[in-house]
Amino acid sequence: MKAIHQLSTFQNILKQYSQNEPLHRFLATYYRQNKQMGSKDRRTASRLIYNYFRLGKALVNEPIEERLIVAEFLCNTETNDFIAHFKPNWNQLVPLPLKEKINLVKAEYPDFNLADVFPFQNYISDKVDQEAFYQSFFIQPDLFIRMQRGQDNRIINQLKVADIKFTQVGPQTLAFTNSTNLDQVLTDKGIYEVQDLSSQKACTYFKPQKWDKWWDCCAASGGKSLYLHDEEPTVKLLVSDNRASILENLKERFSLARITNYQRKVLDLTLNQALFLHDYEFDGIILDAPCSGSGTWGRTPEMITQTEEYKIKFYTELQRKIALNVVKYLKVGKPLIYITCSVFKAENEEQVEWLCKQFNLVVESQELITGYNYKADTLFVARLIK
Ligand SMILES: C[S@@+](CC[C@H](N)C(=O)[O-])C[C@H]1O[C@@H](n2cnc3c(N)ncnc32)[C@H](O)[C@@H]1O
Repeated sequence: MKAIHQLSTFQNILKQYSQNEPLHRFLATYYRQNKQMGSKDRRTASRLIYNYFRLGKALVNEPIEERLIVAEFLCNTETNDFIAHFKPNWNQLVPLPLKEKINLVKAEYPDFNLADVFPFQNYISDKVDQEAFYQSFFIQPDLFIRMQRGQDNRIINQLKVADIKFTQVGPQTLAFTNSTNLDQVLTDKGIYEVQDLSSQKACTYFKPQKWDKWWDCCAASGGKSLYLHDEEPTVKLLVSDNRASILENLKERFSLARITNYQRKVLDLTLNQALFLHDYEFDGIILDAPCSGSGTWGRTPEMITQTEEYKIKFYTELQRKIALNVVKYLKVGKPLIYITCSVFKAENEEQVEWLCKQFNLVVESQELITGYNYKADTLFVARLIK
């Protein structure tokens, strides 16, 4: 009975979700409007709908309910009521390694093709191990935090006292399962930041010098700038974005981290901003560009089916327009840090080629940070010298 009820809630959510907003936002509204759902019901409903989207475009010709059962089988590592009810012969097999489970699915559904999970094969960077990448969609990414320098012992002690499970994956970095709620345990918000492990790795390319002037030109809520400041607090920072609301979030995060000495400005960088920027010159520019986000779809699997191919071209053009209004403010001999959270070569390697030609930059280093091997996002970073 329970499983039938879970299925009908899932069907209801899928029917109501118009797919033009992030799934997590839709679910928050849905749960507010369906107060009769307890926390366990909400957890199950979220699991089912997220797992369903994790299947991407695999088995698109099968009925929704069958696809959901396949998704549940592939995405879970422990048996559950839902699979036990709808597919009892698979229930005991749920803990098997993913590769074996994929073979079992193929045996029952000959049309199952792992590559259909991610329908953009032709666009993927050559550096991506496609099989590992597709398989990673069935595994929920971890939650990562970056501990402010000097605060690691304090944070780790608080977590141990509260009996929260974590893995230390770097001197400043801890990993948690995605459902971990840190808010009630780590109450001093300024001493750590939620930041994906690959994003933290990308930040190691900054290498700022004391008293440098840096510009984080697409700063959003400041994830990269917070890292930069933690690494070199003497850096003079300009942060900008075209969204005023997101810069308000940045302001709050900076204030929690007790960073007050910086400049913040709303700038649309598809436009020439010489009026404001004419006398600026930077020792480093972070261009964490608006992009398809395809390296982060393990966290937002609804995007796999919602994204259309024309969007890739849209983003590459936007990235170029922004670069044209940014690179001129970089001092000669200094780095442009170009970052995307995309796995597409048009946004990454090909964009680096274009940037080098257009602005006479030299590639010091570039890397596709393949987070799918360690339950993290996949990001691209290049350090380009003017
Ligand atoms: C990938 S996000 C940046 C993430 C951020 N650096 C961080 O670490 O949290 C890209 C940002 O570019 C901004 N953006 C998009 N179009 C822009 C434009 N025309 N001018 C300036 N910023 C833009 C978006 O608002 C978004 O916040």
